[in-house]
Amino acid sequence: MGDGNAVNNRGGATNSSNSEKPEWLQQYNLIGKIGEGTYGLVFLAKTKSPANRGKSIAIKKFKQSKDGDGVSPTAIREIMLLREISHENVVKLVNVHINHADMSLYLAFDYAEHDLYEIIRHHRDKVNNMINQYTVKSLLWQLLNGLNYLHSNWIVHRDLKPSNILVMGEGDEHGVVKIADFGLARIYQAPLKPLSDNGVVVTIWYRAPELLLGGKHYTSAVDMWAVGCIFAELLTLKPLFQGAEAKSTPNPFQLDQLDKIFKVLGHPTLEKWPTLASLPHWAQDIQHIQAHKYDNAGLHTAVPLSPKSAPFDLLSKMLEYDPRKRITAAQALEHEYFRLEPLPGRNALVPSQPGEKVINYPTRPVDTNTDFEGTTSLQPPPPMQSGNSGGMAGPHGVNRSAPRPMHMGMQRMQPQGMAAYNLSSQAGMGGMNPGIPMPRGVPHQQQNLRRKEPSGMGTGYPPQQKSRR
Ligand SMILES: Nc1ncnc2c1ncn2[C@@H]1O[C@H](COP(=O)(O)OP(=O)(O)OP(=O)(O)O)[C@@H](O)[C@H]1O
Repeated sequence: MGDGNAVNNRGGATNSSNSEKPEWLQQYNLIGKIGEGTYGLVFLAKTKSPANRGKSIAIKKFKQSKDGDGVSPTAIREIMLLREISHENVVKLVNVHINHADMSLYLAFDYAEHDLYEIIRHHRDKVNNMINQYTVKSLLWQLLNGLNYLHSNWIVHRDLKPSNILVMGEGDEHGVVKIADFGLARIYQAPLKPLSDNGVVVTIWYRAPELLLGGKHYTSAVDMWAVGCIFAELLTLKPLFQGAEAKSTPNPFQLDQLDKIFKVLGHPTLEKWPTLASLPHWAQDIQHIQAHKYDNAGLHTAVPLSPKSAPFDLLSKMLEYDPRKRITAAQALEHEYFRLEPLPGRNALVPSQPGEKVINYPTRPVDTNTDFEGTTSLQPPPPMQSGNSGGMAGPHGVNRSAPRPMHMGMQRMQPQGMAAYNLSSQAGMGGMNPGIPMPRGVPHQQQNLRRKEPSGMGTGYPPQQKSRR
């Protein structure tokens, strides 16, 4: 664990001088906090080692469980297995660190500048236009490609949602999708049981009906349901099934979420889904679930697709009620949709047509005043070491014109800096090969690049408070 697989046994991480930092942390420059999820905080750091100097890393710090029982040996075993996972469309776990002083766990991942939550939000709230067909198809293809790899390795994600689907920023991997947070749900018994209430809302919008009806088995089909919801959201920029979450008990029956699903897809029937009868809430909640009559509005009312089109066919197969009949990731990759123009490509973020405008997605806001303990200080961030900043004056390019509604220290990385950071990190990914679609079923190293990189990226938008991701 950590560099050289040594388990570090020193004190807690701080944002102060090097001598007080645990040894593993000294290999990074901590830049600031970039997010907060159910299980802890996510930080942006840069590596200091000469081989990878300035490479961006996302460090996820896991909270202690409420009983303070630290990281169990089972969790450690699971995490070590995740280090073996390697695929272009799955975010790389580069290091695992345990602070034995407080038994806190830190996972270091390759950093991705964007995620689908932000990309969708940008189209919906900022540029006010749809995501182009090529981008939707490329994002979906890569998501399925990564998921197919995870499922082939018996890893069910369990918590797929737009914020867990990352997209690389500028560099050799620009526009490449990376699935994040895989395998962690099992370790932490999520998504049904967050460790503690930190105000982050656990979304139920992507949860499969068999789980909502009380099913206990997480099969790969639950991920495919989530992919269907995400596919629809990419097409409409709105969550497909936006149920209000019940919070009365630790794991309450989410009736409203089911109601939202049934309103679009109609009532599930035993004829179409024979094992429905064995699901606890179907049997117990006859009054709410079985007695309510739903008119089958139809999926076509919720998405702008012709019911006879290939994307509609694929989407309906992902949103099949019976998990045993739901399309698998491997089958979805073979679907006709991906054989029709525009063909999916490796860089999902390039324009779909020659001459079409490049969309400059905002870079992640960075809260430079929060240290690894999650403590907010008002100290200015430490200066970046020379060579890391790509010519920027500050540590990560302060967007001075942007208001900061979220945290005093929230700042955005400037794109010209990111280009420099990415240079050293993406060796061996091959050169650009515009115009060649991604072949199906070949290892990622052999996949060709499809289009040219856009010529530049602009500045971002001010960060906004997010309660639901
Ligand atoms: N490798 C990474 N590179 C860049 N950003 C990341 C990385 N991993 C996670 N993030 C971002 O950090 C933020 C918090 O992520 P995290 O996974 O902790 O929570 P979440 O996905 O928002 O919610 P939950 O923990 O409930 O699944 C999100 O914006 C996410 O996109």
